[in-house]
Amino acid sequence: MNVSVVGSGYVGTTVAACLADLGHDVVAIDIDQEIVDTVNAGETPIHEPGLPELVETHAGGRLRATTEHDALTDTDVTILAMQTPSREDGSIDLSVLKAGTRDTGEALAEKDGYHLVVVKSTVIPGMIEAEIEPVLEEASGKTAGEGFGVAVNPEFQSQGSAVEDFMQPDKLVFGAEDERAFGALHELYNPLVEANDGVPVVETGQREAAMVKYANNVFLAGKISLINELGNICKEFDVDSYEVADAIGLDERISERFLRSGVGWGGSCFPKDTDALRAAARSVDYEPQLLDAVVGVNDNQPRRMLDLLAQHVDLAGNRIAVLGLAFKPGTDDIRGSRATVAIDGLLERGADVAAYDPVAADAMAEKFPDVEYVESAAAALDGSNGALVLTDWDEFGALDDEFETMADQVVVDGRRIVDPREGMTYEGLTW
Ligand SMILES: NC(=O)C1=CN([C@@H]2O[C@H](COP(=O)(O)OP(=O)(O)OC[C@H]3O[C@@H](n4cnc5c(N)ncnc54)[C@H](O)[C@@H]3O)[C@@H](O)[C@H]2O)C=CC1
Ligand SMILES: O=C(O)[C@H]1O[C@H](OP(=O)(O)OP(=O)(O)OC[C@H]2O[C@@H](n3ccc(=O)[nH]c3=O)[C@H](O)[C@@H]2O)[C@H](O)[C@@H](O)[C@@H]1O
Repeated sequence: MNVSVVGSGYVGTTVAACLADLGHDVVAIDIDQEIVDTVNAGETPIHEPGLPELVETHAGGRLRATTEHDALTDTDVTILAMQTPSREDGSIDLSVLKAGTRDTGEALAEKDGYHLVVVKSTVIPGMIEAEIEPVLEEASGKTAGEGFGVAVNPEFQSQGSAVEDFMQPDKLVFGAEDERAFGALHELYNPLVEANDGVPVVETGQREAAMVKYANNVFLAGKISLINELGNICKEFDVDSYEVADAIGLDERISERFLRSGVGWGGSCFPKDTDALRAAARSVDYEPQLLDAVVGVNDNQPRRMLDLLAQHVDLAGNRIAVLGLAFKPGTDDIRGSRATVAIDGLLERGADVAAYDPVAADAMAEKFPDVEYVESAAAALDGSNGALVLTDWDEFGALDDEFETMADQVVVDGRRIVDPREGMTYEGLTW
């Protein structure tokens, strides 16, 4: 199939490269010239394991990039993968997606024959009919369901394992209102379904598909907040919450995944999607009490880390090592990272921060230019009066003698990654 992907960010680039690898001819369309040049040079605009190999293999062949939306007229399917960020009140800001949808619609005006527009961006149920389809109709001069189809196809890939998640999905969710749209989606995903024998394909309505995406994310965020609350209580009772989690995870109804307690969840989507669903609920006069608590527990975890550290070290005027800036290992993304909250709190309390991350320091330097960024965990620890561990990069688990160079060996671990040792004052956040 000939496929266009509008928006070549974290999701769009991965989807475009994977679909090219599955045998489709793909054009990635982005307004950012630098991204387009990078992809066409066979390189990746983002840090994502496995992606460089795919882009290098297919760029110039089955994968190309352009800033021209007209390129989509040569394709059968257009996937919209633009950002849907939060507004101040938590609701989603559709302006970028709508502008890109207009560009898409204008190009569609020139297209002969049926075309499927697939919304992969995360949007609240109802917004497709109310805000996206009308823009496509107006810009293209065509009618949805006739001149073109619209489908919702949420993406469940995680950063750091996006390629693997796309190529070996737990499920595919197709939301559409007519058979032609379902047919085109089946054709698009056929190579993936063939490669993943038995992968469930859920066919449902547009609204349900949109809600599945939010439900999936808030359920996982809620699971982590629940284990964090249990973990906080465990800590007070001198109970190792990881032993408790290992045991309850054996119950298949609970499952062992997403039971790692600590400093909490960040990222580009858990915070945005929980906020968006809370705002959507309030817009229809429903008070989302449990979702509010899920966010409340998460907001508190970095504060609890600072309080624990402050029990052992005077933060004002002392050097504190911050190990890990990315919101999770395997990515350079700092959106919603717990480290941003922790650094904010440390600076507020007058600490001198020495921060280290293997790939995310440049991004954090844009946010906190006055913090000292160092080249290794060892350099961050050297002379420090305390350390906070905020991302579970494997290399932090391998640290050993490096702790001996600290002025005061006080480590508060928010990810259960450091091995406590003799001479170290070690505090686990939830154990
Ligand atoms: N980041 C993730 O792992 C996941 C994100 N999502 C959802 O997917 C959507 C995209 O997220 P990300 O990839 O993280 O966003 P992103 O911000 O990394 O990428 C969006 C891209 O769209 C481009 N763009 C903006 N306007 C455009 C236009 N008019 N024409 C062409 N390109 C345009 C931007 O330049 C940018 O490169 C969001 O709705 C997000 O909630 C869903 C699953 C996973
Ligand atoms: O919509 C999205 O963008 C994506 O959001 C998450 O993926 P992602 O945010 O990339 O990463 P996760 O592995 O889910 O981790 C999110 C946060 O939860 C934290 N986490 C995760 C698991 C756990 O047990 N404990 C825990 O604190 C991580 O450290 C991280 O800060 C979902 O897992 C994806 O399915 C979804 O597609």
